[in-house]
Amino acid sequence: MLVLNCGSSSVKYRLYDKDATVDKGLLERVTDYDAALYEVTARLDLSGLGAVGHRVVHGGLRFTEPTVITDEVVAAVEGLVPLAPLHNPANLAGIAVARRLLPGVPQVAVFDTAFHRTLPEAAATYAIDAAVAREHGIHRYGFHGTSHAYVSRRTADLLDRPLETVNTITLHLGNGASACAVEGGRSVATSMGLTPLEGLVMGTRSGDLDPAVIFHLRRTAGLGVDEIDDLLNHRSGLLGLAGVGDMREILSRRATGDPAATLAFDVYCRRIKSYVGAYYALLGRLDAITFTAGVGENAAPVRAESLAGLTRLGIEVDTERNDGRGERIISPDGAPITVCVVPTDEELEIATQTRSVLLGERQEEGQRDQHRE
Ligand SMILES: Nc1ncnc2c1ncn2[C@@H]1O[C@H](COP(=O)(O)OP(=O)(O)O)[C@@H](O)[C@H]1O
Ligand SMILES: CC(=O)OP(=O)(O)O
Ligand SMILES: [Mg+2]
Repeated sequence: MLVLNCGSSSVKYRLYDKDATVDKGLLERVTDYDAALYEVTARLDLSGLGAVGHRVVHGGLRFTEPTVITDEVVAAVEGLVPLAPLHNPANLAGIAVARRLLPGVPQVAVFDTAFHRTLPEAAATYAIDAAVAREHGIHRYGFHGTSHAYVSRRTADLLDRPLETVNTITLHLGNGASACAVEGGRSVATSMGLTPLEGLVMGTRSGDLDPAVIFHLRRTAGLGVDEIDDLLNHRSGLLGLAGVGDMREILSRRATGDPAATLAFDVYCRRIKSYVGAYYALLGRLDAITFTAGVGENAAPVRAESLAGLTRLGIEVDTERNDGRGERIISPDGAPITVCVVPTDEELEIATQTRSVLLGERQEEGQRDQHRE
């Protein structure tokens, strides 16, 4: 099985032989997705390929399960481009090239939004005119679902408890970043919304702000809507605050006392802390907090600062464990809430979901054949 994760600026791929990874790679700063994907497929030995699994970021209200790709599915994903303009076009490029190069190989779309189909209505609803919201699909969809699903499952394993009994806050801190409250394996709150712009501070995205900022920039600064979109998606977050979107650079500049990098770090961590508090309250009982993705897995100062001063809430980070590496618990023994680091594996989760859809299809076909006989 080939898994393609075509992101907003990169292509990640993974080739599996059953559960074993036989090849993988990453192309960064991709602008021409067709060329990048031809390069990827030329590198790989794809003889005997049984399936291709694709990450698709926005599945709207329709796609709540991984889905076998047809022309009609492609058209529906194209219809969702306005809701994920940075992501769905890249995902579609991957699908188009793979279908062209690998005709006859079943292809499956695994949606970032699908894991959040369990959001309670009150979590998914924005407090605006209900008729307007309905007409225009204004709804909290949530993203990074394959990551939150994978990481919350691994967290239950680390706690050595059944997933159904564990309440976790998962913090996916990559280029894009989102928080999720997972109750017994089900997403019940998440910080990204209609699009992947809401919520936490990100590399280049602002996350939460007063919506009136947009009116103000339009009316007072005279910016066009597309310019504001570009400002908030591409020139904000860490980049907007400190001139660089990469947390590694923020950390090294902060260590030398750089004021802009220090402020960017503080804004970033404070936002995480306020989501942790909010989701703790929503869950009522919290068992674990788990950090994942590039920043969450690697930036010890971000983990320490985001959870600093919460001992009275049962949340504590052990300095030595925090400085370690790999999948692990970083809270002290006996702490009421277990704090974990779990490297995410979106490609493995996509492979697992792709396989389960295709097995389900084959079983259904088998049953239909039996019926006919
Ligand atoms: N060693 C590190 N220390 C701090 N931050 C890191 C480190 N390694 C990676 N990062 C951060 O992780 C980000 C990328 O995260 P990743 O999950 O790979 O992103 P995405 O998949 O969304 O492109 C980088 O922009 C960088 O800020
Ligand atoms: C949905 C999203 O923000 O994805 P990424 O982090 O890959 O940009
Ligand atoms: Mg990512």
